[in-house]
Amino acid sequence: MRYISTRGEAPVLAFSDALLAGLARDGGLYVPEAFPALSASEIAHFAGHSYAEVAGKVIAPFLDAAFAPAVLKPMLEEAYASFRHPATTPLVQIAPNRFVLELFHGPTLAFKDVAMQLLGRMMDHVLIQRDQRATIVGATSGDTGGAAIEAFRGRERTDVFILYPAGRVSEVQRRQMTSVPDANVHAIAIEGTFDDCQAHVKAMFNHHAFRDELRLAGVNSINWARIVAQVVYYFVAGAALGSPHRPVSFIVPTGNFGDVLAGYVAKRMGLPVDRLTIATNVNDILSRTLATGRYEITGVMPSSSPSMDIQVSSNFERVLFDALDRDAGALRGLMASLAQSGAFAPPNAAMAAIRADFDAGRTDEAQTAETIARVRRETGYLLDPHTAVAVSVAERAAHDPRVPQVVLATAHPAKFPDAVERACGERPALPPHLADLMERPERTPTLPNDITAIEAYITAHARASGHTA
Ligand SMILES: Cc1ncc(COP(=O)(O)O)c(C=O)c1O
Ligand SMILES: N[C@@H](CCOP(=O)(O)O)C(=O)O
Repeated sequence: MRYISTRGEAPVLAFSDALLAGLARDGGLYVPEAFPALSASEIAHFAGHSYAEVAGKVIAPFLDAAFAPAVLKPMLEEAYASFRHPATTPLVQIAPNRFVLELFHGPTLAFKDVAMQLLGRMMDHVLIQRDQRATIVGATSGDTGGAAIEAFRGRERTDVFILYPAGRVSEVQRRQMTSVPDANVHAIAIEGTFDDCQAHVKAMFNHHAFRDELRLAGVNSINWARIVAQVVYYFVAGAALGSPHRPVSFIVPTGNFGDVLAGYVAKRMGLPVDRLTIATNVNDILSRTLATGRYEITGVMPSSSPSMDIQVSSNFERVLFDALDRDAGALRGLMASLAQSGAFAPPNAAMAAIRADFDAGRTDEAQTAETIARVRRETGYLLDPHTAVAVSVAERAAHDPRVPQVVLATAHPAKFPDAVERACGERPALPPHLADLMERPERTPTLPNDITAIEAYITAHARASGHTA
């Protein structure tokens, strides 16, 4: 499989190169030249197999020779052995034909672990093969950072620098990043929003001298490997509920569009997905885009689901590219409009293509809290605020009652104890491996919202560990 940039002006790469590249050199995102297809009998065969086994089948067509089966299999087994549930991503029924897909049984209690535990191992493997090192830069609204730090801590060939918006992540999320003592990981508070952090990460990739000197690599969902790893759980859930013989709908709490994009890829690969619903909080750029046909950035509002407090939804570019029939020139035009005026309006045909695959809904703060309290009262199930946003959208979505609705549960409620307690009066406890998190010492510099200061900090610290080219 080869990978092309959505902007059409970067080198075509093999998987291992795309894995290490992060953002394409033309500012675009790498996508596979074509989507591999899985047959109905292959999908039927997934039911009853372990998560790692299904992952092997789903991921293999995207890889290159660096990941022969003898390499991939133990990597997957190790990655998913770090999960605390034997099913890795279990389904729990919360209403007739409505399920939550629990993606939070990994080390940092968020769905990011599913991909990051694999990505850490994959990158290490390629860097060892090539005898190279890399400097990973990432932006987080709370969960990617902790998962990346956990997956890469202590790895000899990588330094990791995570930018997070100061004061806009939960205390548990912050401490998961700042209390890790390993010298190769750095959590940096930025006086800005997640969108600012993500813009700085992209600016570093677009600053080619800096990028090359530090051998930058990315672990955000700009990295295609993140998306591929997330495709797996759509197949696992679909097969458990009767696919390929039965269609399934997914409702996905959405911010940077990586998770719901993975569902779209699963559908393109042959999973019978009925509806894919984007669920946003009050930062509703995606639900507005679906409703109005205009993608328009407004200010970010802090919410009780902070990991979704995002306006610039990176991966929307990948779906847009397909909706534009992969016309990179047209995509560059829309992105130039976004950079100049903070908005763009895709052509009608592209919007029709997007609406054929996706629905969208928005949940406000009061609805989020009401959903947490009501679902707890009526079913005993405790939702985290991000999952509650999606459950509320699922409850209001027009859908065929014969088709199972699967809501992706993206975080454990204990990551957001204040919001959960405000909603239902109950304070969820952290699992035993994090029981002393609040007592662990923290280390985190605060930097101004300024790319020069950020690059200077990273250069100084990456050089200190000898990571420059
Ligand atoms: C808990 C949680 N839910 C949902 C999301 C949104 O996922 P995505 O950015 O892939 O759309 C995030 C952040 O990515 C998150 O951390
Ligand atoms: N919600 C994310 C934001 C970054 O998303 P990513 O999927 O591109 O890494 C977070 O928790 O950091």
